[in-house]
Amino acid sequence: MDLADKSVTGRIRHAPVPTVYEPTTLASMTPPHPHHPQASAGTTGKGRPRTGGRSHGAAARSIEDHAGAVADLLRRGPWPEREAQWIPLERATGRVLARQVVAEVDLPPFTNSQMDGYAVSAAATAADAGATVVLRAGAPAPAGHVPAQLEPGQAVPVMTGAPMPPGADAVVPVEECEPGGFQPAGRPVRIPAGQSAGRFVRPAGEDVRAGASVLAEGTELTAQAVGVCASLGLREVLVRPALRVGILTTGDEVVPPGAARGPAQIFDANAAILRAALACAPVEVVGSFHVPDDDAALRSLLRERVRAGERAADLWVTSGGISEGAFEVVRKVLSDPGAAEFSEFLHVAMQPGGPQGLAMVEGIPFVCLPGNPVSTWVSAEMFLHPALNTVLGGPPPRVVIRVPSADDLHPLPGRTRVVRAHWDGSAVRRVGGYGSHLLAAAARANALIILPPGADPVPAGSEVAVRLLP
Ligand SMILES: Nc1nc2c(c(=O)[nH]1)N[C@H]1C(S)=C(S)[C@@H](COP(=O)(O)OP(=O)(O)OC[C@H]3O[C@@H](n4cnc5c(N)ncnc54)[C@H](O)[C@@H]3O)O[C@H]1N2
Ligand code: MOO
Repeated sequence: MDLADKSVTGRIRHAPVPTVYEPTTLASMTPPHPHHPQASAGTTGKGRPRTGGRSHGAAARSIEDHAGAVADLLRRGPWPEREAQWIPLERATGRVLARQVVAEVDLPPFTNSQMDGYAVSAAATAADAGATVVLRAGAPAPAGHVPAQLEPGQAVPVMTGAPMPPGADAVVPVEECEPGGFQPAGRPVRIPAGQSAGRFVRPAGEDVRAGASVLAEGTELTAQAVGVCASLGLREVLVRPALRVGILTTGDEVVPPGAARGPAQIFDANAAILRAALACAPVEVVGSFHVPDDDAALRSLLRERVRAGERAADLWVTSGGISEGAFEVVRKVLSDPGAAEFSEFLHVAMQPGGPQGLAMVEGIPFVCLPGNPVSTWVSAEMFLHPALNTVLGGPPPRVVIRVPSADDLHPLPGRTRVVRAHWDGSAVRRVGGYGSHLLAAAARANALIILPPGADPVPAGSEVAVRLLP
């Protein structure tokens, strides 16, 4: 690839994206090679990391501590200051209530039948002798209609969900009566004797009493929760603001899926991974961007987008460019106190996902994940997911179970291994190898085995902690 090709790489853009790289800017950047470490230092006019650079030799941070640090960073960003918003119920799934929901009506709103059957007065079915009593069918009471009064000696055909006829206090399923099937009005119906009052009757207010708090503030709006809001007649709910997220991928080698790909290039997996990983949370992805390994390009993106007013993100999630290479664009730029008021690039005692970074740029948090696709995904799962749960109130925490592993497992000294696995309800099996590039194998996983540090293999049959994925 020559320099002209490289300038094309520099214009990779993922939609939606503003114009970040002007060809003229690129042309002026290309000589000297922008990836040469010296050229890079020359471009910035500053040397290697000053603030928050890699803490070489420092002990690796624990997974829990780093998840906590991500949550703390989020809390210090603009999101907690954003106002709650009213949104239509049909767009509320996955959002989190900013205010409790108080019922204005009873649920059920009226006493109704739980079965298709005959509404009767239980007292009228008392019998001195015999197993049945004979009543006369009344006019049917369908759902959605106000029924007539139950007359003495009557059994009123009542449908599931129909209001109970006044005077009736029990429902006898039609299949328990004779003859089978509903009888025309006036015809005799044989009903099993001794019905108890309340049988198959759903009293008004049994589920919810008008005036009661039905859903607490902070409740994630699941299918059931939006269902109960709808049952209460609500068309809108007041929810916590969605977290506005900017996604940033990096690397000269990365091109968008389907774009022309050079012989040393790969398609971008991480933008898709991050977008999907965030989809379970009350998050709005406000832009997905890509920069090559070019400090000036990232600086220019930060200048244009971090304070982009209405379009600004509350959080940036980046992938790649943070480890020990010569062209680590994210680490180099964000380690500059002129670009970021806070940054730290460190190792977490976890594999995959060891290299990690955090930064604050003009008050906006940056969570910097490692570039290997499995590392990006596992990092999002282990750090972003819990932080979103802690700070935003959703998505719900993952379930962790302890079950025997079907395979031998190979821990690492000093680092927790996050092993891609498949849980079928009775056994957990490892899928694919341990490498952080093995994304196709990871796609078969529905669980992660959290394997603590260790020196010796863990034999099959040993109990392991398994984090279940949705
Ligand atoms: N000397 C050292 N080298 C490396 C270390 C280390 O500790 N010392 N750590 C390794 C580990 S572990 C990881 S993970 C990676 C993390 O590196 P970066 O975050 O700087 O990521 P890159 O170098 O930019 O990329 C790593 C890898 O991932 C591919 N990649 C990057 N972006 C994408 C994307 N959007 N879609 C698909 N694939 C992507 C990239 O081509 C590289 O293969 O560092 C190790 N090295
Ligand atoms: O820690 Mo890296 O994330 O193994 O690939």
